[in-house]
Amino acid sequence: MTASSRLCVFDLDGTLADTAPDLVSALNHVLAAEGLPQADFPTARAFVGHGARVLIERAHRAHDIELDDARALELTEQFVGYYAQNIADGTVLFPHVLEAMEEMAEDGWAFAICTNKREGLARQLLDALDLTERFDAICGGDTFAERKPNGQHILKTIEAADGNPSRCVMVGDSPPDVLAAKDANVPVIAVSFGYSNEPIGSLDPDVIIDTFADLQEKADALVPSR
Ligand SMILES: O=C(O)COP(=O)(O)O
Ligand SMILES: [Mg+2]
Repeated sequence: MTASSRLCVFDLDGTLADTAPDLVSALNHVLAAEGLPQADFPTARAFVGHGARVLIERAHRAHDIELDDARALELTEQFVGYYAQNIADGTVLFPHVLEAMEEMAEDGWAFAICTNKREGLARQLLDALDLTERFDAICGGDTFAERKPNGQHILKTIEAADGNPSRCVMVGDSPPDVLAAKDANVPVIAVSFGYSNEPIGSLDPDVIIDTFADLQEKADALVPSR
């Protein structure tokens, strides 16, 4: 990054990458081992956004099962173990991600990842998608003491990327992304095609996009080049 660069901070699951097929497979692996029914895909997809443990807890709550701390940790490790082995089996980038990033990079945008996924898993996935080199920082839910919806997760990601918080935009799909961006006082673009468990417009993001083909225009309007 240079001093005049703009930084676009992306959420990962449900924003850059359609990871739900592999996340829900890993969840179903855990549920099957417990003798519980397989999760319904659209329902389970909406459990994504707060990290693996919350995904496991929400899937159990759907069966009226409240996990104690030790069991939640144990099942989360089972989930992560399976997911890490199958992390890019059914996962693809959302349409136009690469073109959008290439065009924005030509206009001086740099990129970072701020995800509630564990950093190690995020790096593993980005490696599998051959994207790692494009990001100046990759920060997960366990990288700092704070995670989304806390704005510090975004501000510390910006710092790790050597960015200037007044020259940044956040792009996300779910309430933690919009809430963290507002907390960090960073403008936020919400994608309409992600995994939010509530209509993303109800959180009042600055802009909603239906396709990454519209990202650069909206990002440029929020953070003009100079
Ligand atoms: O894995 C999750 O639950 C969250 O991941 P995200 O922050 O990239 O949406
Ligand atoms: Mg997400």
